Amino acid sequence: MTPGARITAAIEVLEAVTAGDVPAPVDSVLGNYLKQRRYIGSKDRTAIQALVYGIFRRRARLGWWLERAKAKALPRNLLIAHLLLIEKLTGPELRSHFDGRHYHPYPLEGGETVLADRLEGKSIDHPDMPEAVLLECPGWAEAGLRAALGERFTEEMRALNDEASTDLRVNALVGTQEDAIAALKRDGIFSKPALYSPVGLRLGGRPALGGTEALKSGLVEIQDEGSQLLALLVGARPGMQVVDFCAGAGGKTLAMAARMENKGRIVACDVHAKRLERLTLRQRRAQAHNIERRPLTRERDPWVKRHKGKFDRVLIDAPCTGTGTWRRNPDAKWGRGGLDLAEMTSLQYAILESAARLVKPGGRLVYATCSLLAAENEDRISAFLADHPDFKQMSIFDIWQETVGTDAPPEGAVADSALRLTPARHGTDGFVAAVLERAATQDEAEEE
Ligand SMILES: C[S@@+](CC[C@H](N)C(=O)[O-])C[C@H]1O[C@@H](n2cnc3c(N)ncnc32)[C@H](O)[C@@H]1O
Repeated sequence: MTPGARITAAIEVLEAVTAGDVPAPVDSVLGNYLKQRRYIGSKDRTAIQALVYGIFRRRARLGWWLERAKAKALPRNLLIAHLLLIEKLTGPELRSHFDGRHYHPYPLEGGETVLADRLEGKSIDHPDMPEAVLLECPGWAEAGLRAALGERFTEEMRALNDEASTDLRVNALVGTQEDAIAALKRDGIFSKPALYSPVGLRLGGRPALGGTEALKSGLVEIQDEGSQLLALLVGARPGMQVVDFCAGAGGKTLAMAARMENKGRIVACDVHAKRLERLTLRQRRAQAHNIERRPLTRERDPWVKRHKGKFDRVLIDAPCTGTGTWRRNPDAKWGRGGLDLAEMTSLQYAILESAARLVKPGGRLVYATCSLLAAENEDRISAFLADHPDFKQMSIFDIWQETVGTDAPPEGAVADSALRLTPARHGTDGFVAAVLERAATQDEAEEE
C-alpha cells in the first residue's frame, strides 16, 4: 500500500468508530476492518494501526488545534492535523497523499486547505493548552484522577498515554518459566522475567506472537503483569471451590486454574455468554480441566442464590471505566466514559452485593477494577463494608506474602490496605484491588 492508501484506511476506520450515536471501541472496529481485508499485508496493518492509535493518544491536543482553527473533529481533519503536527509533513507532502489517485484520499477542499495552511510547521504542544489537554486527560475523569493520584497525577497521566509493554504469563500446567524463555527464543523473541509476577515474562518491543510455538502450545498467555498479580492475590489453591464472577473471556480464570493445578473447581460466570464462549478454546489449549462456564442472566441470577456460601474464593474483576488501561485503549478516554461512571458505580455495587453471597464463612472476596478512580474502588469497598459487618478487609502486605511469595513492592503499591498498581511506578496497567474475608462464624461477625 502507498502511504496515501494507508491514510484512506485510517480515515475509514475513524469513520466507522464515530458512525453510531456512541463511539465504537477502536480495537474491535480495526479488527473487523482488517478481517474483511485479508489482502492487507502485515506492514500495512501495523502502519494503519499506528496512525489510528496515534490519533487517539493525541486526541485532546489535536482537538485543541482543530477548535482553534474552527474546524470540526472529523476523521479527515484529524488525519490532516496528525500528519502535519506529529509526522511533520509539509503542505506539498500532505497534498501529494490527498490527491484522489490510487486509493488515496480525495484532494483537500475548502476549510481543509485553510486548516492545513494554519497547522503546517506547528508543533503539537502549545503553551496556551490547559494542563489536562497537554496530558490527554478527559474532562470527565480529571477531578477523580487528580484526587486519586495526588502529586503523581502528571507522571501517571504521561505513563497512561504511553504504549504498554507486552507481558506474558507462563502457564504452569504446561511448563516452566525457563521452558517459555527458551521456546520464545527459538522463535526469535527475547523475553525476561517480569519484575513482580513470579509467572510473568516481559518482552522486548512488540513482536508478533501469533505463530509462536509457546503461544500455540498453551505454554504462555498474553496477559498484563497487573492482571497476573491480581489473579495471584486471589490465593486460589488446589482443591478449592472458586468463582470468577466477571470472567469475560477468562484471562484471570486461566491464571487461577494454573494455580489450582487442575484440582478443585473454578466457575467462570459472566452476563455476556459470547465472551465466556471464547474461554472454551483457551482452556483446552491451556490444559485447564477444572473450569465450568456459567452464563448469568444478570448479577442476581438464581444460580447465585442456589450456591450461597459455597465458595472459598470469589473474584469480582468488575466492569469499569477502564481508566487504568488507557495505554492499550486510548479511545476509551473519548468515548462515553463520563456517562459510564455513574452507571458503573451502581452496577459495581450491585455485583458486589450479589457475588458476596457466594463466599463461605472464612472464605475471601476479591474486588478489583482496572480503573484508578476512588468512586469505582475505595468508595465501593467502604460502602460494602459498612453494609456487611461479616466482611473485613485484609492487609495486602500479608496477602501478597502469602499468595505471591515475595514482599509487596514498596513503591506505593498498597494504600489503605488496597493494592494500587500504576503504570509509572510499576510498569503495569492501573489496577486497584481489595481482599475481604468473611467471618468464619456468625458470632465472630457480631463481635467485630
Ligand atoms: C473487566 S471485564 C473482565 C475481564 C476478565 N476477568 C479477564 O480477565 O479477561 C468485566 C466483565 O464483567 C462482565 N459483566 C458486566 N456486567 C456484569 C454483571 N451484571 N454480572 C456479571 N458480570 C458482568 C462483562 O461482561 C465483562 O466481561
